[in-house]
Amino acid sequence: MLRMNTPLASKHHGPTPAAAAHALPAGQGTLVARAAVLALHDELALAPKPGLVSFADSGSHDDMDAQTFLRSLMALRGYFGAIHGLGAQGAPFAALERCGIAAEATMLQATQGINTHRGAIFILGLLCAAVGRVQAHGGAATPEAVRDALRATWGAELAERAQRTSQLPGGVAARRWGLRSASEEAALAFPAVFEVGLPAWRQAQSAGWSHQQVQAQAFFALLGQLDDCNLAHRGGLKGLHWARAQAHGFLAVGGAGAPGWEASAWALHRRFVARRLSPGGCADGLSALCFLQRVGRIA
Ligand SMILES: CC(C)(COP(=O)(O)OP(=O)(O)OC[C@H]1O[C@@H](n2cnc3c(N)ncnc32)[C@H](O[C@H]2O[C@H](COP(=O)(O)OP(=O)(O)OP(=O)(O)O)[C@@H](O)[C@H]2O)[C@@H]1O)[C@@H](O)C(=O)NCCC(=O)NCCS
Ligand SMILES: Nc1ncnc2[nH]cnc12
Repeated sequence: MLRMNTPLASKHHGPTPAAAAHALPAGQGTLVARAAVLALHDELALAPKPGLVSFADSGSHDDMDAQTFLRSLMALRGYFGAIHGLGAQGAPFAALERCGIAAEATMLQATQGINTHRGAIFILGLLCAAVGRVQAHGGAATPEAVRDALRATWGAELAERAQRTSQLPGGVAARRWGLRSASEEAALAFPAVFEVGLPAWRQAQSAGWSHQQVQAQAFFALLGQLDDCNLAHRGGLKGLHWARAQAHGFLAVGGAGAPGWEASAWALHRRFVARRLSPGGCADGLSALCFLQRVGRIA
């Protein structure tokens, strides 16, 4: 069941690590890690995607391209398997965080210091852990079950973490303009992903749209709503509001279901690049949706 913006509240709980680990079928972690890596690839491959890197071009970025992202996502495979295992054991958030910090170091080594996937390490890492938790209890990893497990297992710790003062660019931008930071999104169990992106994805899918259209529609829905701190970091509040207005305009005339939508989205891409705007938080939200879709197919 989806709840509107309910803060995560319950305390860390669950079976003992050993008992939960036994409940997981062999190879489950490998499948989930593969789903996470493929989801990062899905996100990279989607084009047009305003301001962002794809195989077509580097968008608003002059320090990275699709090859940088490929190196990064390949390097993260071990991380996703490891955090899934920790999740299955019901490990405390501090253990997940250590695993995430090590993954950031792995990413930076693979990209020679470029931040490709810091946000994705956080959101996809938490989702892998939540999937592990669901599977350890013998459940199916539906989006609703994954969200509930995230809330129930690490809710209180994520809410506590969101109180810390971040010195990273996104956290600084969130504080300066009163936006909801990545950490706050996590403390609410990612409402933009589950309450905005997921319904848009499902609606487009039921309408029989192509996979590219479904992904693009979900991406633009996120762009219209998420407090994307990368947009604010680069373009201030004005940049964030401008980007949102472009998304609303695109969706109002039929979104990715309208005739000629691709040409409109490419035109928007060029306008984002001219302003050097990059919605990195929305890119991470799209990866999360691609992951949920892929992981839902694993028995
Ligand atoms: C837990 C963190 C994610 C906390 O992040 P914080 O908010 O403190 O600051 P940032 O790391 O700067 O920003 C968060 C990243 O999350 C994405 N994001 C932005 N807005 C949101 C949002 N509202 N909700 C969810 N996610 C959001 C975004 O990531 C993507 O963009 C990055 C690329 O940006 P780019 O502009 O190219 O690169 P920069 O070098 O940052 O700037 P330029 O100079 O080039 O302009 C890319 O990473 C995408 O994934 C935000 O970047 C986490 O970062 C954190 O706390 N890390 C510390 C270590 C840790 O604890 N890690 C383990 C956690 S389990
Ligand atoms: N494709 C992409 N381009 C730029 N920043 C990103 N952050 C995550 N994915 C991204």
